[in-house]
Amino acid sequence: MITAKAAAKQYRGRDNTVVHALNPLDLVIEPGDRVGIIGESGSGKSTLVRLLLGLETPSAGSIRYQDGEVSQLSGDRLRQFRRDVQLVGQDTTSSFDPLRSLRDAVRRPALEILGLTVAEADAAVDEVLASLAVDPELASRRPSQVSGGQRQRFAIARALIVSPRILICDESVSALDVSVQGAVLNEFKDFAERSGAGIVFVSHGVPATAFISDRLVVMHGGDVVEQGEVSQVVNRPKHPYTARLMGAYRKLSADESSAA
Ligand SMILES: Nc1ncnc2c1ncn2[C@@H]1O[C@H](COP(=O)(O)OP(=O)(O)OP(=O)(O)O)[C@@H](O)[C@H]1O
Repeated sequence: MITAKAAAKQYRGRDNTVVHALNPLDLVIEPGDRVGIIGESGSGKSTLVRLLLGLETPSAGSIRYQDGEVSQLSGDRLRQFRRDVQLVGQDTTSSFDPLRSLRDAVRRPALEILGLTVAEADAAVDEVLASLAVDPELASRRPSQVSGGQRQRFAIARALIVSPRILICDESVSALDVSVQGAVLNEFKDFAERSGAGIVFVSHGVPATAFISDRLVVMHGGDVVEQGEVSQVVNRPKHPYTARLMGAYRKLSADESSAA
């Protein structure tokens, strides 16, 4: 459904040097896939997300949605893309209008993308909030009047209300405390299982990414250094960078279980 073919992105650095943020990458994402993209800060993950969403144009290669180039979509096909592919980012505070209610934020895509009436959109808001076990009373508040975890659930509701076929989660649990992280990860999983949607889960954290994904793509310095099934990448990494990343993760897991 989304196909990256030799997609690459370069930026001009401060002193006019070329920054190779993403080296040519091939990736196919279908509904039902659960793909984890993992790598340390600066490895190119956010660049890839921006390309997948059509927010930036690749410097080389292509990113296609069905048979059209994502960054060139317009009209009905762009509307369909926005319905099919939704993002839950990390910084939910800045993605909400501080002066409007959370209900208003969740309702908006139902009005603008699905073309529902206000009454229909309100019913859809109530339904999606119930599916995420969110107290509907919170919806009348402004974004600053709820906790970070509650705000993140509204960001998820805003993405899920259009029933996307692919959900892109970019560091979407990283800012939450560990107990809330677990609940939100389960909500992503439930949604994918219920709807058959695909998830692209982008993070620098191994545990959350391994928990939610079937397939891992490991990035380092703008390159995909390894990809494969989660158990293979975690337990039998081939690339030295992956081995270091997974070694640190396994040590942490072992320390946690011996401390418990
Ligand atoms: N607009 C830009 N102009 C110049 N360089 C950029 C730009 N955006 C990203 N870069 C550079 O491209 C590289 C990859 O950045 P990117 O944000 O994709 O990494 P990341 O893995 O998402 O990191 P993080 O986890 O910290 O967000 C970095 O070296 C970054 O400094």
